[in-house]
Amino acid sequence: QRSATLVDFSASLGQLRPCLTRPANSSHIFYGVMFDAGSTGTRIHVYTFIRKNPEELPVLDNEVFHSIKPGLSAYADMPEMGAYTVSELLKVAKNTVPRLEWKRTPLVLKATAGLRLLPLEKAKALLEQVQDVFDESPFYIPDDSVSIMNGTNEGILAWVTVNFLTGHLHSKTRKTVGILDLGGGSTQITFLPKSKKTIQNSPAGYVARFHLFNLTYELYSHSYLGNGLMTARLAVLGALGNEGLEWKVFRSSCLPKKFSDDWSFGGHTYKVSGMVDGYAGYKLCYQEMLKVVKGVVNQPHELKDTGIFYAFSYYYDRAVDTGLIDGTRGGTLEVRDFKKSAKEVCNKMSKYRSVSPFLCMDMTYITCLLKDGFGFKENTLLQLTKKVNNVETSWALGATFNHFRNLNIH
Ligand SMILES: Nc1ccn([C@@H]2O[C@H](COP(=O)(O)OP(=O)(O)O)[C@@H](O)[C@H]2O)c(=O)n1
Repeated sequence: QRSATLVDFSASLGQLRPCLTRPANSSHIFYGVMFDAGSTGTRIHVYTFIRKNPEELPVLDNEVFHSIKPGLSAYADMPEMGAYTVSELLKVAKNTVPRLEWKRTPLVLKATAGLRLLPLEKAKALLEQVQDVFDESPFYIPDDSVSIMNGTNEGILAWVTVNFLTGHLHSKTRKTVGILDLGGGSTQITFLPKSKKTIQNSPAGYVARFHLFNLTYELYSHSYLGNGLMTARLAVLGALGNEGLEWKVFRSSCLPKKFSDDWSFGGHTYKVSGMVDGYAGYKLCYQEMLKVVKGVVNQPHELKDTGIFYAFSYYYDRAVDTGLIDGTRGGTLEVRDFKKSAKEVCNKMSKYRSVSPFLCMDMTYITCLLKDGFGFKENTLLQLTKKVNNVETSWALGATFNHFRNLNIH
């Protein structure tokens, strides 16, 4: 049975367009606040919208963005401290939204892979503490304002954000772009298939139906929990599920041979090291990575002719770290550029060690995920993007739309 995730944006996004100019007259301005509680950090997005007149739908004017590290899951055993980090970020909202608007400005937090991976009671305790912070704040707290988002919606809402910001949702052509999001704990792929075969051959739950302007889009969308960049590090080191084995050293040929250190993720610390008496390098590392990806990641029937994919989050960060793209402007790459760069970094580990001892591991994982995971061709174009019109490419904007109109996700 295929899932029918239904996101009904009927008519509501029509005139929500990115807009860079301030209104000249006394147009009505209103705000939305979305927290992204990710596995590696917590972020706040404060969006300013303008409604020109009551009949018209609003335009997006501006975003204020702030982030802190580590994420909520690092506070699994001290939930009040986790909630404190949220209350610190809340100051950004108070400084951005005028006091008179506080009580009608919705405050929402959605947690992703970090909390999905925690034992349920620990995740619940964190969310309850955050709920208390929200309840004590002067903002408008909708029902279900603090929650763990499901992975499919994470992918769909990032797709909505990117296609909205790039103007694809407004054009009649139905041309859209796919998205690739690589977080710390999970990774998402979402695109609009051209061929019916892709839909028919998709595993159960990989197709999401979604309405927009009375049109139905059937998206291919999946979130792989445990295949984020940080959890992939754990998996390749054999440390996934071995949390708390403090005496054990986890080794991989993806790390510099003489490297040895403590590494923390999700509230646990691991001893990690290279193969002191063994070998390191791209080929061996890639072989290790195949075990993390093969049989786990589905290859959609069609990825050959789907047009361009927008890639962000860790895809972007690592492309910057290796000099593939400029840190502020981003750029267009081919899948093979990641492979070339991974080879260079892995075969000259000492040269890149100062950037990060994990750079070979990360670049090889990205290459392996794209090629042997999703099955992209070497010449598929990836648009590496952090911001479009000064707005973050993330699911957060798509998720904020939900709170202004009757955009129900079932
Ligand atoms: N608005 C955002 C959100 C995340 N990110 C990046 O996304 C990566 C990690 O995502 P995450 O911690 O939310 O991971 P998940 O919990 O989604 O797996 C980091 O590289 C962040 O810097 C970003 O660049 N901009």
